[in-house]
Amino acid sequence: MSQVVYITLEQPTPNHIEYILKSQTDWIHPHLIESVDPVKGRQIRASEHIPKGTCVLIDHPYAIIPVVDDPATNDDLICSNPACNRRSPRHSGRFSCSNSCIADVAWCSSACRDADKARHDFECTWLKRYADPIRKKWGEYDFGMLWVIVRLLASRHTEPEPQKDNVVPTSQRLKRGWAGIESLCGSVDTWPHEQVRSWTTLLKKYLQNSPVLPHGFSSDQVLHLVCQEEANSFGLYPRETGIFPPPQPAVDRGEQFAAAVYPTAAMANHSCVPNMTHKPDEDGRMIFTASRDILPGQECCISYFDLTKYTDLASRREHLRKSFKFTCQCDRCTSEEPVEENDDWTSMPMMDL
Ligand SMILES: C[S@@+](CC[C@H](N)C(=O)[O-])C[C@H]1O[C@@H](n2cnc3c(N)ncnc32)[C@H](O)[C@@H]1O
Repeated sequence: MSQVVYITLEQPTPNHIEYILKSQTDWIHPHLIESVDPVKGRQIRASEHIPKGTCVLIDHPYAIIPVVDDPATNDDLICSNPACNRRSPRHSGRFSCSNSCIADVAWCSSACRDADKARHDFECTWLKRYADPIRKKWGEYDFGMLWVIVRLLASRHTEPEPQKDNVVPTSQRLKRGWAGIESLCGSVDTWPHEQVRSWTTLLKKYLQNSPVLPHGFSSDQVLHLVCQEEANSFGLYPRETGIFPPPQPAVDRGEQFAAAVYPTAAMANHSCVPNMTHKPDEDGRMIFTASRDILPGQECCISYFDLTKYTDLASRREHLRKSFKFTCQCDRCTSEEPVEENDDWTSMPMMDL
Protein backbone atom coordinates (compact mmCIF):
# COMPACT_ATOMS: atom_id res chain seq x y z
CA MET A 1 0.00 0.00 0.00
CA SER A 2 1.45 3.37 -0.98
CA GLN A 3 2.18 5.76 1.81
CA VAL A 4 3.03 8.87 -0.20
CA VAL A 5 0.40 9.08 -2.88
CA TYR A 6 -2.09 10.68 -0.55
CA ILE A 7 -0.10 13.81 0.07
CA THR A 8 -0.26 14.61 -3.63
CA LEU A 9 -4.08 14.81 -3.66
CA GLU A 10 -5.52 17.50 -5.93
CA GLN A 11 -7.36 19.35 -3.18
CA PRO A 12 -6.74 17.51 0.03
CA THR A 13 -8.09 18.93 3.21
CA PRO A 14 -5.48 18.96 5.99
CA ASN A 15 -7.71 16.73 8.06
CA HIS A 16 -7.97 14.14 5.33
CA ILE A 17 -4.20 13.89 4.88
CA GLU A 18 -3.63 13.71 8.59
CA TYR A 19 -6.31 11.09 8.77
CA ILE A 20 -4.84 8.93 5.99
CA LEU A 21 -1.33 9.19 7.36
CA LYS A 22 -2.56 8.32 10.81
CA SER A 23 -4.25 5.24 9.41
CA GLN A 24 -0.88 3.86 8.23
CA THR A 25 0.31 3.25 11.76
CA ASP A 26 -0.41 0.01 13.55
CA TRP A 27 0.60 -0.72 17.11
CA ILE A 28 1.60 -3.80 19.07
CA HIS A 29 2.07 -3.25 22.79
CA PRO A 30 5.72 -3.97 23.69
CA HIS A 31 4.60 -6.33 26.48
CA LEU A 32 2.82 -8.70 24.08
CA ILE A 33 4.49 -12.00 23.28
CA GLU A 34 3.41 -14.95 21.18
CA SER A 35 3.30 -18.48 22.55
CA VAL A 36 1.53 -21.74 21.75
CA ASP A 37 -1.14 -23.48 23.80
CA PRO A 38 -1.47 -27.24 23.19
CA VAL A 39 -5.26 -26.95 22.74
CA LYS A 40 -5.89 -23.44 21.39
CA GLY A 41 -2.83 -23.10 19.16
CA ARG A 42 -1.07 -19.75 18.94
CA GLN A 43 -1.92 -17.20 21.59
CA ILE A 44 -0.83 -13.79 22.80
CA ARG A 45 0.34 -13.23 26.36
CA ALA A 46 1.51 -10.34 28.49
CA SER A 47 5.22 -10.52 29.32
CA GLU A 48 4.74 -7.75 31.90
CA HIS A 49 1.87 -6.00 33.62
CA ILE A 50 -0.53 -4.23 31.20
CA PRO A 51 -2.78 -1.81 33.15
CA LYS A 52 -6.53 -1.64 32.61
CA GLY A 53 -7.45 0.87 29.89
CA THR A 54 -4.20 0.41 27.92
CA CYS A 55 -4.39 0.16 24.15
CA VAL A 56 -2.92 -3.29 23.47
CA LEU A 57 -3.13 -3.61 19.69
CA ILE A 58 -4.06 -1.57 16.62
CA ASP A 59 -4.20 -3.62 13.44
CA HIS A 60 -5.00 -2.54 9.91
CA PRO A 61 -7.19 -4.97 7.90
CA TYR A 62 -5.47 -6.87 5.11
CA ALA A 63 -8.88 -7.22 3.46
CA ILE A 64 -12.20 -5.64 4.37
CA ILE A 65 -15.63 -5.65 2.73
CA PRO A 66 -18.80 -3.72 3.57
CA VAL A 67 -21.70 -5.79 4.88
CA VAL A 68 -24.85 -3.72 4.46
CA ASP A 69 -28.34 -4.12 3.08
CA ASP A 70 -29.18 -1.99 0.08
CA PRO A 71 -25.70 -0.46 -0.46
CA ALA A 72 -26.94 2.22 -2.87
CA THR A 73 -28.89 3.91 -0.08
CA ASN A 74 -26.98 2.79 3.01
CA ASP A 75 -24.96 5.36 4.98
CA ASP A 76 -22.70 2.70 6.48
CA LEU A 77 -20.92 1.80 3.26
CA ILE A 78 -17.15 2.05 3.75
CA CYS A 79 -14.65 3.69 1.41
CA SER A 80 -13.02 0.97 -0.74
CA ASN A 81 -9.57 2.51 -0.51
CA PRO A 82 -7.81 0.25 2.04
CA ALA A 83 -5.78 3.20 3.28
CA CYS A 84 -9.03 4.96 4.22
CA ASN A 85 -11.93 2.58 5.00
CA ARG A 86 -14.01 5.47 6.36
CA ARG A 87 -17.77 5.19 6.44
CA SER A 88 -19.15 7.03 3.41
CA PRO A 89 -22.62 8.44 3.99
CA ARG A 90 -24.57 9.26 0.81
CA HIS A 91 -24.94 12.95 1.63
CA SER A 92 -21.16 13.52 1.73
CA GLY A 93 -20.90 12.70 -1.99
CA ARG A 94 -19.78 9.20 -2.74
CA PHE A 95 -17.79 8.18 -5.80
CA SER A 96 -18.71 4.94 -7.50
CA CYS A 97 -16.83 2.66 -9.88
CA SER A 98 -16.41 4.18 -13.37
CA ASN A 99 -16.97 0.67 -14.76
CA SER A 100 -20.19 0.37 -12.66
CA CYS A 101 -19.16 -2.95 -11.10
CA ILE A 102 -21.34 -3.18 -7.96
CA ALA A 103 -23.08 -0.67 -5.69
CA ASP A 104 -21.17 -2.00 -2.64
CA VAL A 105 -17.97 -0.50 -4.06
CA ALA A 106 -17.70 3.24 -3.40
CA TRP A 107 -15.08 5.78 -2.35
CA CYS A 108 -15.38 8.79 -0.09
CA SER A 109 -13.48 11.05 -2.53
CA SER A 110 -12.16 11.02 -6.08
CA ALA A 111 -8.66 11.07 -4.56
CA CYS A 112 -9.37 7.80 -2.71
CA ARG A 113 -10.78 6.29 -5.91
CA ASP A 114 -7.66 7.26 -7.89
CA ALA A 115 -5.32 6.05 -5.16
CA ASP A 116 -7.13 2.69 -5.07
CA LYS A 117 -7.07 2.12 -8.84
CA ALA A 118 -4.52 -0.73 -9.02
CA ARG A 119 -6.15 -2.70 -6.22
CA HIS A 120 -9.70 -2.18 -7.46
CA ASP A 121 -8.75 -3.03 -11.08
CA PHE A 122 -7.81 -6.48 -9.75
CA GLU A 123 -11.34 -7.17 -8.44
CA CYS A 124 -13.48 -5.04 -10.78
CA THR A 125 -14.09 -7.45 -13.70
CA TRP A 126 -14.65 -10.33 -11.29
CA LEU A 127 -17.23 -8.34 -9.30
CA LYS A 128 -19.01 -7.18 -12.43
CA ARG A 129 -19.25 -10.67 -13.87
CA TYR A 130 -19.89 -12.80 -10.78
CA ALA A 131 -21.34 -10.77 -7.88
CA ASP A 132 -24.91 -10.96 -9.06
CA PRO A 133 -24.99 -14.64 -10.07
CA ILE A 134 -23.22 -15.69 -6.85
CA ARG A 135 -25.64 -13.68 -4.69
CA LYS A 136 -28.62 -15.15 -6.51
CA LYS A 137 -27.46 -18.75 -6.51
CA TRP A 138 -25.48 -19.04 -3.25
CA GLY A 139 -26.63 -16.13 -1.11
CA GLU A 140 -25.02 -13.17 0.62
CA TYR A 141 -22.77 -15.15 3.00
CA ASP A 142 -20.96 -17.07 0.27
CA PHE A 143 -20.66 -13.96 -1.86
CA GLY A 144 -19.11 -12.07 1.07
CA MET A 145 -16.70 -14.93 1.79
CA LEU A 146 -15.54 -15.05 -1.86
CA TRP A 147 -15.22 -11.29 -2.02
CA VAL A 148 -13.00 -11.25 1.08
CA ILE A 149 -10.81 -13.88 -0.62
CA VAL A 150 -10.64 -11.74 -3.77
CA ARG A 151 -9.65 -8.73 -1.67
CA LEU A 152 -6.98 -10.77 0.16
CA LEU A 153 -5.57 -11.76 -3.24
CA ALA A 154 -5.85 -8.16 -4.46
CA SER A 155 -3.90 -6.87 -1.44
CA ARG A 156 -1.29 -9.55 -1.99
CA HIS A 157 -1.14 -8.59 -5.68
CA THR A 158 -0.50 -4.94 -4.84
CA GLU A 159 1.65 -5.42 -1.70
CA PRO A 160 5.10 -4.00 -2.41
CA GLU A 161 8.00 -6.45 -2.15
CA PRO A 162 9.71 -5.82 1.19
CA GLN A 163 12.65 -3.44 0.77
CA LYS A 164 15.90 -4.62 2.25
CA ASP A 165 15.88 -1.89 4.89
CA ASN A 166 12.17 -2.54 5.53
CA VAL A 167 12.57 -6.18 6.46
CA VAL A 168 10.84 -6.78 9.78
CA PRO A 169 13.43 -7.94 12.31
CA THR A 170 12.88 -11.49 13.54
CA SER A 171 12.74 -10.04 17.04
CA GLN A 172 9.38 -8.53 16.12
CA ARG A 173 7.27 -11.41 17.23
CA LEU A 174 3.92 -10.89 15.57
CA LYS A 175 3.83 -11.21 11.79
CA ARG A 176 2.18 -8.56 9.64
CA GLY A 177 1.05 -8.14 6.03
CA TRP A 178 0.85 -11.21 3.80
CA ALA A 179 3.31 -13.04 6.08
CA GLY A 180 0.67 -12.68 8.83
CA ILE A 181 -2.06 -14.04 6.53
CA GLU A 182 0.07 -17.05 5.58
CA SER A 183 0.56 -17.93 9.23
CA LEU A 184 -3.16 -17.89 10.15
CA CYS A 185 -4.60 -21.10 11.55
CA GLY A 186 -7.32 -23.06 9.75
CA SER A 187 -6.00 -25.96 7.70
CA VAL A 188 -8.30 -27.91 5.37
CA ASP A 189 -8.46 -30.93 7.69
CA THR A 190 -9.92 -28.87 10.57
CA TRP A 191 -13.14 -28.36 8.57
CA PRO A 192 -15.98 -30.84 7.99
CA HIS A 193 -15.69 -32.72 4.72
CA GLU A 194 -19.06 -31.43 3.46
CA GLN A 195 -18.02 -27.85 4.05
CA VAL A 196 -14.74 -28.29 2.20
CA ARG A 197 -16.60 -29.90 -0.72
CA SER A 198 -18.98 -26.97 -0.99
CA TRP A 199 -16.10 -24.45 -0.93
CA THR A 200 -14.24 -26.47 -3.57
CA THR A 201 -17.27 -26.24 -5.87
CA LEU A 202 -17.52 -22.49 -5.35
CA LEU A 203 -13.82 -21.95 -5.95
CA LYS A 204 -13.80 -24.05 -9.11
CA LYS A 205 -16.68 -22.06 -10.52
CA TYR A 206 -15.71 -18.55 -9.49
CA LEU A 207 -12.10 -18.27 -8.35
CA GLN A 208 -10.07 -20.28 -10.84
CA ASN A 209 -6.96 -18.44 -11.86
CA SER A 210 -8.05 -16.75 -15.11
CA PRO A 211 -7.68 -13.43 -16.95
CA VAL A 212 -10.68 -12.25 -14.89
CA LEU A 213 -8.72 -12.87 -11.70
CA PRO A 214 -4.99 -13.28 -12.38
CA HIS A 215 -3.82 -14.37 -8.92
CA GLY A 216 -1.32 -17.12 -9.77
CA PHE A 217 -2.38 -19.31 -6.81
CA SER A 218 -3.20 -23.02 -7.24
CA SER A 219 -6.69 -24.29 -6.35
CA ASP A 220 -5.27 -25.95 -3.21
CA GLN A 221 -3.69 -22.69 -2.11
CA VAL A 222 -6.95 -20.79 -2.58
CA LEU A 223 -8.88 -23.49 -0.69
CA HIS A 224 -6.38 -23.18 2.17
CA LEU A 225 -6.89 -19.42 2.14
CA VAL A 226 -10.67 -19.91 2.43
CA CYS A 227 -10.18 -22.22 5.43
CA GLN A 228 -7.94 -19.61 7.05
CA GLU A 229 -10.32 -16.75 6.27
CA GLU A 230 -13.27 -18.62 7.75
CA ALA A 231 -11.37 -19.33 10.99
CA ASN A 232 -10.03 -15.82 11.38
CA SER A 233 -12.31 -13.13 9.95
CA PHE A 234 -13.89 -10.50 12.18
CA GLY A 235 -17.34 -8.94 11.95
CA LEU A 236 -17.15 -5.16 12.45
CA TYR A 237 -19.72 -3.59 14.76
CA PRO A 238 -20.02 0.04 15.84
CA ARG A 239 -19.69 -0.62 19.58
CA GLU A 240 -17.28 -2.64 21.71
CA THR A 241 -17.41 -6.42 21.93
CA GLY A 242 -16.44 -8.24 25.12
CA ILE A 243 -17.29 -5.94 28.01
CA PHE A 244 -17.15 -8.20 31.06
CA PRO A 245 -19.11 -8.45 33.24
CA PRO A 246 -21.79 -7.49 30.70
CA PRO A 247 -23.34 -4.10 31.52
CA GLN A 248 -26.80 -3.96 33.09
CA PRO A 249 -29.03 -3.17 31.30
CA ALA A 250 -27.37 -4.98 28.39
CA VAL A 251 -25.93 -2.80 25.60
CA ASP A 252 -25.52 -4.66 22.35
CA ARG A 253 -22.75 -3.89 19.88
CA GLY A 254 -25.06 -2.69 17.10
CA GLU A 255 -25.46 -3.77 13.47
CA GLN A 256 -22.56 -5.39 11.66
CA PHE A 257 -21.33 -3.06 8.88
CA ALA A 258 -18.22 -4.85 7.58
CA ALA A 259 -16.15 -8.05 7.68
CA ALA A 260 -12.36 -8.11 7.65
CA VAL A 261 -9.22 -10.18 8.08
CA TYR A 262 -6.50 -8.78 10.36
CA PRO A 263 -3.07 -10.44 10.25
CA THR A 264 -2.14 -9.70 13.86
CA ALA A 265 -5.49 -9.32 15.65
CA ALA A 266 -6.35 -12.83 14.42
CA MET A 267 -3.82 -14.18 16.93
CA ALA A 268 -6.15 -13.46 19.85
CA ASN A 269 -8.03 -16.44 21.22
CA HIS A 270 -11.54 -16.27 22.60
CA SER A 271 -12.48 -16.23 26.28
CA CYS A 272 -15.93 -16.04 27.88
CA VAL A 273 -14.20 -13.96 30.57
CA PRO A 274 -12.06 -11.76 28.29
CA ASN A 275 -9.47 -9.27 29.51
CA MET A 276 -9.61 -7.14 26.36
CA THR A 277 -12.45 -5.49 24.48
CA HIS A 278 -12.28 -4.97 20.73
CA LYS A 279 -13.79 -2.37 18.48
CA PRO A 280 -12.98 -1.03 15.00
CA ASP A 281 -11.96 2.62 14.78
CA GLU A 282 -13.15 4.99 12.06
CA ASP A 283 -10.42 3.67 9.71
CA GLY A 284 -11.55 0.04 10.04
CA ARG A 285 -8.51 -0.76 12.20
CA MET A 286 -9.14 -3.23 15.00
CA ILE A 287 -8.35 -1.84 18.44
CA PHE A 288 -7.82 -4.09 21.46
CA THR A 289 -8.02 -2.41 24.88
CA ALA A 290 -7.23 -4.01 28.25
CA SER A 291 -10.54 -4.16 30.13
CA ARG A 292 -8.79 -5.05 33.39
CA ASP A 293 -5.23 -5.28 34.61
CA ILE A 294 -3.44 -8.06 32.72
CA LEU A 295 -0.75 -9.70 34.82
CA PRO A 296 2.62 -10.99 33.56
CA GLY A 297 2.16 -14.40 31.92
CA GLN A 298 -1.61 -14.07 31.47
CA GLU A 299 -3.15 -14.78 28.10
CA CYS A 300 -4.71 -11.74 26.38
CA CYS A 301 -8.14 -12.74 25.08
CA ILE A 302 -11.11 -11.11 23.39
CA SER A 303 -14.67 -12.40 23.15
CA TYR A 304 -15.67 -13.60 19.68
CA PHE A 305 -19.35 -12.93 20.37
CA ASP A 306 -21.68 -10.65 22.27
CA LEU A 307 -21.53 -11.98 25.85
CA THR A 308 -24.95 -10.54 26.66
CA LYS A 309 -26.53 -12.93 24.13
CA TYR A 310 -25.19 -16.28 25.35
CA THR A 311 -24.77 -16.55 29.08
CA ASP A 312 -24.77 -20.15 30.34
CA LEU A 313 -22.06 -22.70 29.54
CA ALA A 314 -24.21 -24.79 27.19
CA SER A 315 -25.39 -21.88 25.04
CA ARG A 316 -21.90 -20.32 24.86
CA ARG A 317 -20.28 -23.56 23.79
CA GLU A 318 -23.07 -24.38 21.38
CA HIS A 319 -22.76 -20.93 19.76
CA LEU A 320 -18.98 -21.23 19.40
CA ARG A 321 -19.24 -24.73 17.97
CA LYS A 322 -21.87 -23.66 15.47
CA SER A 323 -20.36 -20.36 14.40
CA PHE A 324 -16.64 -20.88 14.99
CA LYS A 325 -16.29 -24.68 14.90
CA PHE A 326 -14.37 -25.18 18.15
CA THR A 327 -15.17 -26.20 21.70
CA CYS A 328 -14.34 -23.37 24.07
CA GLN A 329 -11.62 -24.22 26.58
CA CYS A 330 -11.45 -20.83 28.28
CA ASP A 331 -11.05 -20.57 32.07
CA ARG A 332 -14.72 -19.78 32.59
CA CYS A 333 -16.02 -22.71 30.52
CA THR A 334 -13.62 -25.26 31.98
CA SER A 335 -14.40 -24.11 35.53
CA GLU A 336 -18.16 -24.35 34.88
CA GLU A 337 -17.96 -27.85 33.38
CA PRO A 338 -19.94 -30.32 35.51
CA VAL A 339 -17.68 -32.62 37.51
CA GLU A 340 -17.77 -36.07 35.89
CA GLU A 341 -18.76 -38.87 38.17
CA ASN A 342 -15.49 -40.67 37.70
CA ASP A 343 -13.61 -37.50 38.65
CA ASP A 344 -14.24 -38.08 42.36
CA TRP A 345 -11.59 -39.32 44.75
CA THR A 346 -12.55 -43.02 44.42
CA SER A 347 -11.32 -43.05 40.84
CA MET A 348 -8.09 -41.13 41.53
CA PRO A 349 -4.96 -43.16 40.82
CA MET A 350 -3.24 -44.27 44.03
CA MET A 351 -0.01 -42.45 44.67
CA ASP A 352 3.04 -44.35 45.82
CA LEU A 353 4.32 -42.28 48.72
C1 LIG B 1 -8.75 -16.45 15.33
S1 LIG B 1 -7.91 -17.93 15.66
C2 LIG B 1 -7.01 -17.54 17.12
C3 LIG B 1 -5.52 -17.87 16.99
C4 LIG B 1 -5.22 -19.34 16.83
N1 LIG B 1 -5.13 -19.97 18.15
C5 LIG B 1 -3.96 -19.62 16.04
O1 LIG B 1 -3.29 -20.62 16.32
O2 LIG B 1 -3.66 -18.88 15.08
C6 LIG B 1 -9.25 -18.93 16.21
C7 LIG B 1 -8.91 -20.35 16.51
O3 LIG B 1 -8.18 -20.46 17.74
C8 LIG B 1 -8.67 -21.55 18.53
N2 LIG B 1 -9.31 -21.01 19.76
C9 LIG B 1 -9.55 -19.71 20.02
N3 LIG B 1 -10.11 -19.55 21.23
C10 LIG B 1 -10.27 -20.78 21.76
C11 LIG B 1 -10.83 -21.28 22.98
N4 LIG B 1 -11.34 -20.48 23.91
N5 LIG B 1 -10.84 -22.62 23.18
C12 LIG B 1 -10.31 -23.46 22.24
N6 LIG B 1 -9.77 -23.05 21.06
C13 LIG B 1 -9.74 -21.72 20.81
C14 LIG B 1 -9.68 -22.28 17.67
O4 LIG B 1 -9.00 -23.30 16.97
C15 LIG B 1 -10.14 -21.21 16.70
O5 LIG B 1 -10.61 -21.74 15.48
